[in-house]
Amino acid sequence: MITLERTIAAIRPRDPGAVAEARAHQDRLTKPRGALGALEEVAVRLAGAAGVSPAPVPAPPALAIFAADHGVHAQGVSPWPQEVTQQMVGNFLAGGAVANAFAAQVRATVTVVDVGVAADLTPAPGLTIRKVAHGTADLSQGPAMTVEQAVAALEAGIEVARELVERGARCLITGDMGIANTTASAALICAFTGQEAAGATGRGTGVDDDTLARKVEIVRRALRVNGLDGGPAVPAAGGNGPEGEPGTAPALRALAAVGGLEHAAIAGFILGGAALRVPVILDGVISGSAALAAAALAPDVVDHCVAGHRSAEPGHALALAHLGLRPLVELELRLGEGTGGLLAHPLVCAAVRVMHEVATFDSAGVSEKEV
Ligand SMILES: O=C(O)c1ccc[n+]([C@@H]2O[C@H](COP(=O)([O-])O)[C@@H](O)[C@H]2O)c1
Ligand SMILES: Cc1cc2nc[nH]c2cc1C
Repeated sequence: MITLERTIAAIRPRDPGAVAEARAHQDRLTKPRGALGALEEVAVRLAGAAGVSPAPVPAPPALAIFAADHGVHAQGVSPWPQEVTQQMVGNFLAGGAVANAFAAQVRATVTVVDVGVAADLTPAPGLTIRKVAHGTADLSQGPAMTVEQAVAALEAGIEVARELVERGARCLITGDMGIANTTASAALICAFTGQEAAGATGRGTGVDDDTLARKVEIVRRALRVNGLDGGPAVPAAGGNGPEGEPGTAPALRALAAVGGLEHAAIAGFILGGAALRVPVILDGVISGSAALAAAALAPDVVDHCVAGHRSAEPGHALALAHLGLRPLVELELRLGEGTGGLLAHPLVCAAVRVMHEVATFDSAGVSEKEV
């Protein structure tokens, strides 16, 4: 818990001076004002997060794929067998997954983290074993995790972020692998935004209409059973609650009740990057739902995040809207693994590189617009 508390305490909001300087600099560059659209906001956002304008170019990037299993799989919410989680970990380590191809394209390192795979994995290069449990309990019957397990997974994510930054990473990209984790993601999105299950639950890896209807019912039951159907879980206001409980307690309870171990670890990874002022590119719906938990623990963490893409899973749009994040890429991806985050990395770098390399009207002797 000390690691989590210290990490939350270290997270700073965006620096308004750096934001103002970045905006003013954008407007002096040799292009019509606003011509780089959403990329201008990315450059400004990263300057605010770094506390300096221009922000450092966010490279080299490091992808962490957090893998875990889910007790709710027993409810038939995924068409895939649970062992695919473990088998895909093997595929990542062998370099054979889509995430490996996309990582090679952007020269990102790939670290796979076992925070909760049901099977015991053999140590291998590229695999970090931080197993908190052999999967979660079934969230539709009661809490998926204890708060202690959620904190252990959060702290595993924080430590992975620190290790990757110590090894030279200047941009962190979130990734996940966990059969049935879109059910937990939908439940987290409902818990943290107050949205209804039907709007937040999607087809995941491709369930049919009957299974989708059952999945919505499972998400509803999870929220009811865990006492999370009464509006959004209150974000931490800082300080202690009425009975002396820490301000983070409701968020931790919600995360533990309906999250997965990879969601908790990704939330920690995001917090860890933000505490070190290293930007974090978020992937799909699993990362988006984990970011909601991170933001409920430390609201300023959002200033350090970029939404890499918007996945086809309907809850993802709800999560991003709640976080106030605009996705850079929309390609109807629904794979996870960090693939959407990896695709966005060159866009984020390009947005920042403009600030370092493009001439100003003054320096290039280009005339400005006539009034
Ligand atoms: O990233 C996304 O938005 C996304 C959307 C749908 C599915 N996935 C991936 O598919 C797996 C979970 O799907 P499911 O149907 O088993 O819940 C898990 O390994 C995720 O990485 C990921
Ligand atoms: C094959 C497969 C690959 C994945 N990658 C992320 N989630 C996945 C789910 C499946 C089923």
